[in-house]
Amino acid sequence: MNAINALPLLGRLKRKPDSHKGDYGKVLIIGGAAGMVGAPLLSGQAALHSGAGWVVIAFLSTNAPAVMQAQPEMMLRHVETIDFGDINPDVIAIGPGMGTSEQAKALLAQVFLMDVPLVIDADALNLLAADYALIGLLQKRKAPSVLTPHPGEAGRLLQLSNQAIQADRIASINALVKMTKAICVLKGSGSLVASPEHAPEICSAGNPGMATAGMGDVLTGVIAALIGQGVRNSLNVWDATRLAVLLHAMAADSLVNKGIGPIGLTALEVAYEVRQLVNHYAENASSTDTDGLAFLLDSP
Ligand SMILES: NC(=O)C1=CN([C@@H]2O[C@H](COP(=O)(O)OP(=O)(O)OC[C@H]3O[C@@H](n4cnc5c(N)ncnc54)[C@H](OP(=O)(O)O)[C@@H]3O)[C@@H](O)[C@H]2O)[C@@H](O)CC1
Ligand SMILES: Nc1ncnc2c1ncn2[C@@H]1O[C@H](COP(=O)(O)OP(=O)(O)O)[C@@H](O)[C@H]1O
Repeated sequence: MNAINALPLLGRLKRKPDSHKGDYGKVLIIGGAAGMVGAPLLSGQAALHSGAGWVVIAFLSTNAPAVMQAQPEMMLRHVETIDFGDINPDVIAIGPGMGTSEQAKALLAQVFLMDVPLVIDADALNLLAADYALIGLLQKRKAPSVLTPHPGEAGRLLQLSNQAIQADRIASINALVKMTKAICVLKGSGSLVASPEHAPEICSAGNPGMATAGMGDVLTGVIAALIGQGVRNSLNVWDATRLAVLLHAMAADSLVNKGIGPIGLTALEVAYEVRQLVNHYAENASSTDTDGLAFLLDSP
C-alpha cells in the first residue's frame, strides 16, 4: 500500500500578493449541542490556523457563546438564525459535538442536498449509521463528501465491533467507501484514506500523543480549511483530504520531537503546529518532494 505523499501539492496554496480572503475559502462548521460546544470551536480554530479565509460556526446549543474571546476572528451563530444560502460556504463540516437529536438529523439531511463539499464527522456519522435513508441521500450527492470515522464510528456504520474494524482496517475502509461512495478516512494509528477512485493510502506519521479528546475535531477543521483553499487554488478534495491527514499527524510528531508530548499533547497545539507546516511546504514546494519522502521514510 502506498503512503500518502502529496506534500508538494501544498505549493498551490502559496499566497498570491493580490489575493483576498475569498480566495481561501469560506468554512461553515455545524455542531456543538449542549455540553459539546468545544468540539466545533476546536474545528474552527484548526480551520483558521490551517489557512481558511473565513470561518463560521453554527451551534445547535442555545447557550453557546456569541463570541470566543480568545478567537474573535470566528463568527459564531445559532444554527436556526442562519440562512445557508446567504453564507454561501465553499465547504461545510458537520458533526463535531452535534448530538443525534431530530434537529441534528434534519440539518444533516438538509446539507446533503446542498451542492457544496462536505466533511462528515462524529455525530453526523452516528446519525448516518442509524438511518439508511440518509446513506441513500449521501450516495446520490454530486458534490464531494469526506467521511472521517474513528474505529468506533466505522463499526457503527458497518455494524461491526471496533475490534473487527481494527482486525482488518483495509477491508474496513474499502467497505466504507463501497457503502458511502465517498472519500473516507479511517482514523487511528496509521490512518487510511481511500475513495471510489483511489485505493487506500496510509498515513505513516502520527503518534499516541494524539489519543486525546478533540484531536479528531482538529482534523476535521484542517480538512475543511484545505478543501476551502483548494476551491480557487487547484487543489481537489481528494488531495486536500489526504494532505490534511498527513499534516495533522506530522504536526503531532513535530511537537513530540520538540518535547511537547506525547503525554499531555493537546489538540489545539497540533492545530498551531499545522500552521507552521502548511507555511513551510507552501513556501518550499519545489524542495518538498524530497523533504516529504525523507520524512516518510524516517517514520515508523
Ligand atoms: N470538547 C468537546 O466538546 C468534545 C466533544 N466531542 C464530541 O463527543 C461526541 C462523542 O464522540 P466520541 O468519539 O468521544 O465518542 P464515541 O463516538 O462513542 O467513540 C467512542 C467509541 O469508539 C471507540 N474508539 C474511538 N477511537 C478508537 C480507536 N482509535 N481505536 C479503537 N476504538 C476507538 C471506543 O472504543 P473503546 O473506548 O470502547 O475501546 C468507543 O467504543 C462527539 O459528538 C464528539 O464530537 C469529542 O470530539 C471530544 C471533544
Ligand atoms: N495512537 C495513535 N496513533 C496515531 N494517531 C492517533 C492515535 N490515536 C488517535 N490518533 C489520531 O487522533 C485523532 C483522534 O480522532 P477522534 O477519535 O475522532 O477524536 P475526538 O473525537 O476526541 O476529536 C485521529 O486523527 C486519529 O488518527
